[in-house]
Amino acid sequence: MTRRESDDEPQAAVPAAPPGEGAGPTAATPPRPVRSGPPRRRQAVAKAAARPPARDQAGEEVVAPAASAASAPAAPAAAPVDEAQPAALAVADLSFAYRGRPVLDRVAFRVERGVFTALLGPNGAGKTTLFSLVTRLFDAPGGTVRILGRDAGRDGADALAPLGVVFQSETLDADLTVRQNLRYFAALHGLGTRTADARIREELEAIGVLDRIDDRVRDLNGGHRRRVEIARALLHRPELLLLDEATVGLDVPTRRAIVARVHRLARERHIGVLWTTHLIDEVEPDDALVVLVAGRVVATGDVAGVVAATAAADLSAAYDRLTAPGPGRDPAAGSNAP
Ligand SMILES: Nc1ncnc2c1ncn2[C@@H]1O[C@H](COP(=O)(O)OP(=O)(O)OP(=O)(O)O)[C@@H](O)[C@H]1O
Repeated sequence: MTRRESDDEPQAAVPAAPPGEGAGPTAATPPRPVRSGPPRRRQAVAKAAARPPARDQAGEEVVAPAASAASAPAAPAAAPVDEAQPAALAVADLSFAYRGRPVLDRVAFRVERGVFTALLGPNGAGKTTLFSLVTRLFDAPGGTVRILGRDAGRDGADALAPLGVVFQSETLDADLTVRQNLRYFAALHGLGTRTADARIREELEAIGVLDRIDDRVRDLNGGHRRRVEIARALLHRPELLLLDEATVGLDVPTRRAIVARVHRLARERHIGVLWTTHLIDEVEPDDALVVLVAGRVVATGDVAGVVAATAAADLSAAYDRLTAPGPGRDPAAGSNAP
């Protein structure tokens, strides 16, 4: 389906991505991941995320056994998952290597619509690489990325059309004004001038930077530039929003405001959000989690479920357990292979 929202201009294709440097799937066997959540979400997550690996999993157990039912905290009320609908994002069996050095090993998870999913992982876990594969900056040599049911590898621009992206590094043109930057992006997505201008005002106002619309980007502070990037990512009304460490370098109040805004976006617009971070305090109790460590998904599910499954007191302790150094953490090493 061609997603044309223009009132008076032709749709432009989403810019083509340069090829990546994948070198094929990794050989190491991953530790058995934690998957948890209230039954409906667990089923939905497990269905796609637990696609069987190519061979038996005989890897080490990476977390303590799940807490008993009596001691486990009550699961938060999760948004019901409509299993008849495709996930906003479904990643399956995704592996990647840089010049022969594996950094992602059969990664699998889902992002549901209306749900803020935090992709948590320490430095070097592979979050940005995963992000680059999902956005097709790199070619995925193995595995699949489905956006609203469409295969990103096979369906190209059509699959990527419902995607809004905020990259870790800034991508605004500093010499242009906020309005010019956003108009340019709107044109790339085929939005007509009137529609574009109305949405630009709407999104800038919603995120609190409308008063800077005619300022050059180089005159904005880091927090305002991030807000403009988020506004820009929303102009074409994406159904899946990806943000890679979107709050890096921002002060705490600005960080909190942006995190709160993106949580509201997921709920109010019913879009899937994938938010990569290594900051636990950006996670809210109703969020879904994907924990990535050394290129492997070691836990998926809702916050309470992951905490319970690691027998930890809270998410911070659960994250410490899941990311604690241990054998087999480097997918290049293959040290936990059977
Ligand atoms: N272009 C590259 N060439 C070779 N190795 C790379 C390249 N980019 C990343 N890596 C390596 O791949 C691994 C994963 O890096 P990546 O940036 O994806 O992790 P990350 O979780 O996003 O880390 P951070 O939180 O520090 O941004 C790291 O070991 C990194 O050194």
